[in-house]
Amino acid sequence: MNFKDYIRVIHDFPQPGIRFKDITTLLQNGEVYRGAIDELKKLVEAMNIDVIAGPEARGFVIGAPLSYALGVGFVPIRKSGKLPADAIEASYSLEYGKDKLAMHRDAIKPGQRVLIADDLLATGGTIQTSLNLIEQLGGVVAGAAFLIELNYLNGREKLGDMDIVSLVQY
Ligand SMILES: O=P(O)(O)OC[C@H]1O[C@H](OP(=O)(O)OP(=O)(O)O)[C@H](O)[C@@H]1O
Ligand SMILES: Nc1ncnc2[nH]cnc12
Repeated sequence: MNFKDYIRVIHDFPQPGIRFKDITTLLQNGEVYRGAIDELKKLVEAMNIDVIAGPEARGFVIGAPLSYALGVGFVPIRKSGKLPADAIEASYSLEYGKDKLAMHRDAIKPGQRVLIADDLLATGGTIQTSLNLIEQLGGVVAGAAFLIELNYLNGREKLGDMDIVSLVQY
């Protein structure tokens, strides 16, 4: 399946100069969406993970079905101010702005092997911050899985020797 054919590129959104990779056109096709999750499942199966963590909002769309397919739990990494119980937070910057991410303090048990799942790796800021939060909670990041990787932003380099898989590269 050529997943790239189902991703729409929108120029100058949300800011001039950004080529936005819109996955809504892939998600609306049930066969292709399922195909992408099945493919990611194959790529991460050997990582021996206990739980998947996905950053809001598009990380939920990839992380939750992947959790279901693997039969492991799902932990939401949310934007600041959304989680109801005791949480930790960290600030970060991304290709087109700045934000704050948060996780419940009891979301990860010490020693658990965590896979971070998201739709897209750009500068790596979101994943680096997710890693930081997961490690503060005592988790071990086993790897990261994406639909899309933007090679021209070198996010992979920022993430050191993390085991990273992606289905489509630009
Ligand atoms: O590698 P980075 O430079 O950090 O960029 C990648 C992140 O940017 C997008 O999320 P965004 O923060 O736009 O939020 P959304 O999922 O709510 O649209 C995307 O879904 C990734 O999470
Ligand atoms: N170019 C891009 N397209 C879609 N999502 C993004 N998140 C960060 N950069 C992005």
